[in-house]
Amino acid sequence: MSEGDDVTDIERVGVVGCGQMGAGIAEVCARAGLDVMVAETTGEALEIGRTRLFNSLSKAAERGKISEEELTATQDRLNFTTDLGEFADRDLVIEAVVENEQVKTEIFQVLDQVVTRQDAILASNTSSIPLVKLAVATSRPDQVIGIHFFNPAPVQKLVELIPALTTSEGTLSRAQLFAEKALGKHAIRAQDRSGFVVNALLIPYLLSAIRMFESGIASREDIDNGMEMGCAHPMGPLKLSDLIGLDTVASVAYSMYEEFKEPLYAAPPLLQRMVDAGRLGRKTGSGFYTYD
Ligand SMILES: CC(=O)CC(=O)SCCNC(=O)CCNC(=O)[C@H](O)C(C)(C)COP(=O)(O)OP(=O)(O)OC[C@H]1O[C@@H](n2cnc3c(N)ncnc32)[C@H](O)[C@@H]1OP(=O)(O)O
Repeated sequence: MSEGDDVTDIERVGVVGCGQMGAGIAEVCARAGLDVMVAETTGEALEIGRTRLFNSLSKAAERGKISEEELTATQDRLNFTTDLGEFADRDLVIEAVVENEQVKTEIFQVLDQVVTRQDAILASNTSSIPLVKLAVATSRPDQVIGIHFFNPAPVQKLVELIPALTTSEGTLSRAQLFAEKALGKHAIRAQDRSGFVVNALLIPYLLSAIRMFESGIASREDIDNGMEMGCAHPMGPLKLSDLIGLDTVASVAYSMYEEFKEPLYAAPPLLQRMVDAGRLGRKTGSGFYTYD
């Protein structure tokens, strides 16, 4: 390694989507001192996202994790737009929209048109959609990679790096430097197989807990207490499903089932019914539990 090889060259980041994950990723990047541009589809969605992000920053300040000066400086590093055209000068764009292949593909096609920097990295926070499909939707498949964060992004130390078959070694090492040096995360690498490392292990466990609840073997509280108190998990599987979002759990399970056709990845009917009912967990105020 020559001198400077361990310094990230990424200073301007774009985040597409300001939902739960997008807002968390934007917060992590802005707190790391990077210039961040966040995009949403409508002014209303942008306002909701901005409020979510600024509330989270204010909480961090209240808890003494950042000073009042850092709060102001971090807010100043965050810019918001409904126009992806403003991503022209970004060194790295992280797409963090719904787990829907068509929606993500269309965003990658647009990013390919609007991001003018020749060496920009186009990344997806997808949990399960094949990165190669997003890569080949662009004219620069060597610069597309998965950078997968965990919820809540400001808290969880891990990111998964997922190169597609087309991703260059240079893109992978720049993404790793970004994750580790700029953000201070721990990066693990996984092949482009649905679920990568963490969800390949986590999703079957969450689905098993939902099946257990659905079949009446135990109450939701006893299932969650079982794993919290029996195995020292920070939250039980039903609470965790509510945190991730039941629509996301179902979408990831669907992609994994499509890929492997293994029954352990098949979403139980109760999960699908709850998604159909709009009970998506914390973000809608009700899932396995209800929230204020
Ligand atoms: C589906 C996918 O593709 C990938 C995924 O995301 S899988 C999901 C991965 N996430 C998990 O497994 C979450 C497991 N749960 C946890 O880690 C913890 O329960 C939790 C961090 C969510 C909450 O922890 P807790 O101890 O119950 O609550 P709380 O005391 O409020 O928070 C603990 C710390 O996290 C911080 N925190 C909690 N939620 C936060 C948020 N949304 N944003 C920023 N910080 C947050 C708190 O400020 C607190 O920090 P300090 O201890 O430094 O003060």
